[in-house]
Amino acid sequence: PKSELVLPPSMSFAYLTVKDRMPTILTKVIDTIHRSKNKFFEEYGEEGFEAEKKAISFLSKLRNEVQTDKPILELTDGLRDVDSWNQYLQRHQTVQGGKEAVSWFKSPWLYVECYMYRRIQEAIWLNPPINEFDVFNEGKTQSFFESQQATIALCTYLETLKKDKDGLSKNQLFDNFIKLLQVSLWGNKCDLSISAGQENSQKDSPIEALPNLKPFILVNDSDMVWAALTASKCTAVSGKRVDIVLDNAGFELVTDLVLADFLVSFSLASEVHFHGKSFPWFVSDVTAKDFEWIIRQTMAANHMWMSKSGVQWKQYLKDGVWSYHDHPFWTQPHEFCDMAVDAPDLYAKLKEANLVLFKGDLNYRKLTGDRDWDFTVDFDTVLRGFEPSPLCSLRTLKANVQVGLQPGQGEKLSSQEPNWMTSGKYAVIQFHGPHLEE
Ligand SMILES: O=P(O)(O)OC[C@@]1(O)O[C@H](CO)[C@@H](O)[C@@H]1O
Ligand SMILES: [Mn+2]
Repeated sequence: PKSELVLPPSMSFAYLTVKDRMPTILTKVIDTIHRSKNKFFEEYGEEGFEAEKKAISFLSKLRNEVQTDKPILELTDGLRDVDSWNQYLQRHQTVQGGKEAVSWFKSPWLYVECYMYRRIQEAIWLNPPINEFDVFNEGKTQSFFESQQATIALCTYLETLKKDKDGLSKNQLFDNFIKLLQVSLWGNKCDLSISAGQENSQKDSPIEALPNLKPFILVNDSDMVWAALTASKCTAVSGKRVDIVLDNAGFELVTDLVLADFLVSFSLASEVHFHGKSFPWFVSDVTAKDFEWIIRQTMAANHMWMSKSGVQWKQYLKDGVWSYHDHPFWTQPHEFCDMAVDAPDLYAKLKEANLVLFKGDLNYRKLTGDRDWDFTVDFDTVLRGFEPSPLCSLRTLKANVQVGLQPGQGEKLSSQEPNWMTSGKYAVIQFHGPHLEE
């Protein structure tokens, strides 16, 4: 594995992200706040004006730090995770031997990218009365509104299955599980309508799109996920619990809710615990507000099966069949192999689950420590002891780390499509768990 100190080669994806994409994201955040100035004034009067100005000056300073490779600074906003972040910074200062400051271009991409989103939160939090403003809200709600057709298709599909509940054979149950697992996987591309590059029309139904997308799944451990879910030991009186570590709001969240509804409706799980972020993160990640908003929106939909789904989802939350959690660990920079030490309470929680699904690319980078592993290293190896429960990553590739491939598979892809690891076109369903006896 790459040591923490390796400087990113000049054109690495990490380098381009820090050099170009992160400043661009900060510029968009500044623009969003600027465009909300009148709203702040209407809501808060003069204080709103002042807060908007101060937040923008905070973020402009942050952008300058990124662009000129300034040292990473301690956090000062007094939020509950400040100590954890500042200890992490000290850890890196020690690793880097104190000769050079920990800075944007000299420290691990995973760390500085997470740190940027935490500094955005600091800039907002320190400027009441706009300290609850979600700078990413627009994009998340837009993704939901743009995916209405696909959402209706999914809710209709699920309703049809439920109508025939008792008539479903074990094989049909398996087939539908596989389909909805893949719908949730591709939801991570945030846009299922991309029909895998083939020149056919935009599909309304995400289910119909699946056959076209299948060839782009590089690792498919679906059958092991099914085995973990249906293993007899899970039918203990306490029932089975599936945890979903969420990624993006909008359409991806719809696909996760539909999958969770399927699991409960067909008694594949008696409880689903959702894990979201405690503040706006990586532009599109789910916060509690996003979670509640999408349930409310679905309930209020003027399509019968969509609103029926929303009402059902609300009921699951009320009955405790579904629950939403947002532990601070998910918005810290730690690799998941650190969780047992840095967030033992969360690790203990995940151990209670029979299966944990990790959505998306950032979670994959944290599962693997974002190291420069060879493509053929086992997924089990890169987890480095992180195994609270049988787990599965549902990830579309958007960063240059990938393990568990067959010999030659990665090299072949690199020769055919140089950006196969970052285009979001390829995906994995990658499982790790105790090898169940057949
Ligand atoms: O976790 P997600 O939403 O699938 O992707 C997170 C992401 O957009 O952010 C990082 C690059 O900025 C990469 O990990 C990835 O591209
Ligand atoms: Mn995300």
